[in-house]
Amino acid sequence: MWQQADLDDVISSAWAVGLPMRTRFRGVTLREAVLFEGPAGWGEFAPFPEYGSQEAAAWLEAGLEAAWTGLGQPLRREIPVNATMPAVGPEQVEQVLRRFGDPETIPAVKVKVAEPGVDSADESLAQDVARVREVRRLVPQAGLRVDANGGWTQPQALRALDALAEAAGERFEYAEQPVAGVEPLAQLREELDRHGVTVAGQPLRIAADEAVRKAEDPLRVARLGAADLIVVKVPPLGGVARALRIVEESGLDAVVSSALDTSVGLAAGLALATRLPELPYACGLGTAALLAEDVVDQPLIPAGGVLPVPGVGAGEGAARQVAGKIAAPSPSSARLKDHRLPAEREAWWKDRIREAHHALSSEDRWGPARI
Ligand SMILES: O=C(O)CCC(=O)C1=CC=C[C@@H](O)[C@@H]1C(=O)O
Ligand SMILES: [Mg+2]
Repeated sequence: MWQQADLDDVISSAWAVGLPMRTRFRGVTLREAVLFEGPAGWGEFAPFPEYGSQEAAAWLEAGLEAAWTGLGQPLRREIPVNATMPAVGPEQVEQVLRRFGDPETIPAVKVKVAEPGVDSADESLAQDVARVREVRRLVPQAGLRVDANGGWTQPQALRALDALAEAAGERFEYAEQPVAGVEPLAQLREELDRHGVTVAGQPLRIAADEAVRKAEDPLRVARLGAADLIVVKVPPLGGVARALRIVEESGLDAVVSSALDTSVGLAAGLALATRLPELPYACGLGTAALLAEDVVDQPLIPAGGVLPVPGVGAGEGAARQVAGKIAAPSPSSARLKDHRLPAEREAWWKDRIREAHHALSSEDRWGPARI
């Protein structure tokens, strides 16, 4: 529980770093994060700069869980991970794919679509289709998914998903947050059905991301039947334990995804993935491959389509048994120093921690109805 952590201890062990991205992703070119150490290991606090203190409080809760409570016991030793394709032109697709290991071993690719700032909806869709086609050409064995981050209107989503289902073919797994909100997702599912947008004869599956992680009530999606599956991210959901409960109560399939974390934060995502009873999809936890620098000497970059769960070894005797506790890798002090943010910016981050901590302490954040 986050109450075990003393705010002064958190602040005094905290390092604020800025890690350059290889490719711009969700508008980010320098990923900023705070790392701190507690009795159970290292934790991370990296809410995007535009988030307010209520939203940031969940991220702090997750970081404190990792550092003060620990990440728990594993069920699996390694996790299949998808490649994540930013909104790049087709000429860059191959180079990005290669960062996620041998392309032949990649189990799935998530392709960003509906990138903000493109001149027209027609132009945007043409670029998305070209990106998806190129991914399919290069990794025909991989599952494909698209993520629009709620960037389409209802009619745009219908049109785009029809075209993208055609471009992606039979291995199209799902569309993530095609429109914003919960009700609009539910409506879109009905519309897609009515218009017969299918994959291998089945209705195209819809995943909810922002509709879970930014919602007051993360279970509304499930209650309204707004999605076939949910994307779960440890930091915005307030930690591994809470994310596990949300998945269980939703009764839906879940895909664990990163929040563009450093390798320290990714360990918590791997903890969630290894603790889920079912893991029907490859997880979006390969994003250290999008960072040009990391805080640990051996970043969690996928190889052979999987990531190992850090700290977990083979059990003695039974070869298939997993043993040990999940442990985030420790940052190297040289890397923390190399990437440390200027003093003024670090002070800004420490203030954010204080504000997020205040938000955590001053509110009964997750009442029984909200988990
Ligand atoms: O799911 C993945 O493959 C990688 C993670 C990812 O796409 C995201 C991480 C962080 C911020 C988000 O904009 C984005 C997402 O929307 O899922
Ligand atoms: Mg998403």
